[in-house]
Amino acid sequence: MNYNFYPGPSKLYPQVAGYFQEAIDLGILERNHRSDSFQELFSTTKSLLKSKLNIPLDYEIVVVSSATECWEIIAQSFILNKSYHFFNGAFGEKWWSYTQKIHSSSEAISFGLEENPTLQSVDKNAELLAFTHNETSNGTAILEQFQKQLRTKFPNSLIAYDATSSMAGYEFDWDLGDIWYASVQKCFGLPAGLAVMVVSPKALNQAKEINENEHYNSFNFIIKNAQNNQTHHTPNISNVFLLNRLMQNVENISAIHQNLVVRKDLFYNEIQKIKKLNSLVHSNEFQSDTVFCLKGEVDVVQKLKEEAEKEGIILGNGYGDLRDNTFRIANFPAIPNQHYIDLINFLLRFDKMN
Ligand SMILES: O=C(O)C(=O)[C@H](O)COP(=O)(O)O
Ligand SMILES: N[C@@H](CCC(=O)O)C(=O)O
Repeated sequence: MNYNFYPGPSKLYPQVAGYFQEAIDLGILERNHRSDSFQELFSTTKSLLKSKLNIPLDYEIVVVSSATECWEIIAQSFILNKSYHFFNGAFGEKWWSYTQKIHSSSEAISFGLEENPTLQSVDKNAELLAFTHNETSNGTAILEQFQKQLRTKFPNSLIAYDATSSMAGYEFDWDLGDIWYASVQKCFGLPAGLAVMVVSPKALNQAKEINENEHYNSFNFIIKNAQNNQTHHTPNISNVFLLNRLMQNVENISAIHQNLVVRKDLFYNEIQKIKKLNSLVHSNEFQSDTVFCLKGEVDVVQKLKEEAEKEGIILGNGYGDLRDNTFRIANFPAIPNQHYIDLINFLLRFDKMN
């Protein structure tokens, strides 16, 4: 059997092959992206996303090519002078460092793996506060309780969440953020090459006021196209189609998230029995529901990955500074429940035999 727990690109939903064939049969992949057929496809895809992910009706949805592009779009179009970036891992830090190339005074505020970000030094009228909702590199997530406090404390600021490895897995309270984005090769269980950006009316206004129009992907240009159910460049039509069919067929996000939490609890309970591995993050509340990060001696992690590969199990490598002494396991919706039971059994076996 093939098991894939890599946190991106990750396991595809098994229906993807059929959806792809359907796209070819319908001829949509050969149609111009300003045609009625594409506009209809994009419009229904946005409605389906809103209904399955419980996105507020007054939020806008645009599609771009990747989460990395979203870092650039936000820096270009939503920030006039400076933003504040809070991070405890590699992807949050990268977002800050790309932003800094455009706005050199943007600030970085790092925090520990098992703590909430610190807000003391932040200007109460900050333009934009940037958080990585789910840090794929270390398997931590921002607490919803913290998100609520943040919204109350900074009523005038835009709040942006990198939800690359949590959107379509977590049930969000969308009102707690103004810009949320993700690429589809994670919890959406689709091939890479498309990102979804969800934007509040407040963020739309801020982009309008800043009025940045210097780039092909200036947000004001993107949104003008999206409001006509078009895109600013020729989009990844196949991925838009796959997203459409997927959203027609998946359960509501509330049920999807609940199942991921059940799997997470089962996983961490069983992992406690393993002597050679520990969770990188100990406190359940800071552990991500969608990416698990386990730690061990470098040689143990290496051997484990080799043994796993022999059994047809792909584990996620550690990322950045954590590359050698950790590995990651995606808890994404497209992966069947049975695969976690098989994975746990493999890990218990490995622990006994080594
Ligand atoms: O987890 C993450 O975050 C990532 O893997 C990347 O930032 C994904 O971004 P794109 O490759 O879609 O730009
Ligand atoms: N997109 C990631 C890889 C995904 C991951 O390992 O989390 C990168 O830039 O390297």
